[in-house]
Amino acid sequence: MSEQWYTGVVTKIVNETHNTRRYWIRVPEKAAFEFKPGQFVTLDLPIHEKKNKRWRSYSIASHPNGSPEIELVIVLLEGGAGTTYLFNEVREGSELLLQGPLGKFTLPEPMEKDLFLICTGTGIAPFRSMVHHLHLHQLPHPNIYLIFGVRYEKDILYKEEMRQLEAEMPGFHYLPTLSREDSGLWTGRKGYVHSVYEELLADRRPANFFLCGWKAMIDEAKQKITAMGYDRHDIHLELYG
Ligand SMILES: Cc1cc2nc3c(=O)[nH]c(=O)nc-3n(C[C@H](O)[C@H](O)[C@H](O)COP(=O)(O)OP(=O)(O)OC[C@H]3O[C@@H](n4cnc5c(N)ncnc54)[C@H](O)[C@@H]3O)c2cc1C
Repeated sequence: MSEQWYTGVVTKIVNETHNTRRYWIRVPEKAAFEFKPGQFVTLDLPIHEKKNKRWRSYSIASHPNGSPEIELVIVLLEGGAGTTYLFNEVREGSELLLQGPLGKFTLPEPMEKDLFLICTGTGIAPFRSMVHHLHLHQLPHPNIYLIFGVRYEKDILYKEEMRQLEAEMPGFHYLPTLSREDSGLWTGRKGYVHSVYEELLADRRPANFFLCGWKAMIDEAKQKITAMGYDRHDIHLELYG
C-alpha cells in the first residue's frame, strides 16, 4: 500500500453516458502504475480547506498494463462537491493529486468457486479491471457472472466492450439488468440485480460474491445472500458511500 501523493496529469476525458465520464490520468513519477485489479486511488481535490473533506476515492477501471496511466469512470452527483469539480473544472492537461493504489477488493487466489460480481452504476469499474486482466493473461477462472444494474439502457457503461469480452471468454457471463426501462426495445434482464443471482443460484452451489456500489444495493445484497445460506466470508464489499 502506498501512502505517497503523486501528481497525475489528465490526458483524456470522454463522455461514457449522459452523466458519466471516463478520465485517463498519467502519473509521470511512476514508470508503470502497478496495482491489482479491484484497487482504487484517492484524489485530493481543491474543494475544501480541511484535508479529509477534500478526498474522494475512485476504483481503477483499467487493468494493469505496464504504463503510467490509469482510467477512472466517474458519475456526476448533483450537488456533489467532488464530482462537480471534476466535471466543471478538470480538463485534459489538468493536474490531480492522487494516492494509491489502495484497497483489498481483489480477486481471490485461487479462484475455486463461481464468482458473482454484483454492481450498480460506476460500481462496474473494479470488475472491468478484473475481467480484462483475466482475459489478457488467459488466466484460469471459474464461471464469472457480472450482474450490472442500472436504471435505463442509456445508463449502461462499457456495453459493447463487455459483450465482446463475453463472446471471447468462455465462462464469463455479462448480465446487464435494467430496473426502469420500459421502452419495449430491451430484450435483456429487467428488475433489480438481486433477482438475477437468486435465480442463478437456485441450486445454492458454492459461490464467492463481490459487491460494489452504493449502500442501498450492498445492504440488500448482503442480507439476501446470507439469507440464501451463504457464509459472510464469501461476501466481499467495496462500498462507494
Ligand atoms: C473505494 C471507493 C471507490 C469509489 N469508486 C468510485 C468510482 O469508480 N466511480 C464513482 O463515480 N464513484 C466512486 N466512489 C464514490 C466517490 O468517492 C464519491 O463519493 C462520489 O464521486 C461523490 O462525491 P461528491 O463529492 O460529488 O459527492 P459528496 O458531496 O461527497 O456526496 C454526498 C453523498 O452522496 C452519496 N453518493 C455519492 N454518489 C452517489 C450515488 N451515485 N448514488 C447514491 N449516493 C451517492 C455519498 O455517499 C455521500 O453521502 C468510490 C468511493 C469509494 C469509497
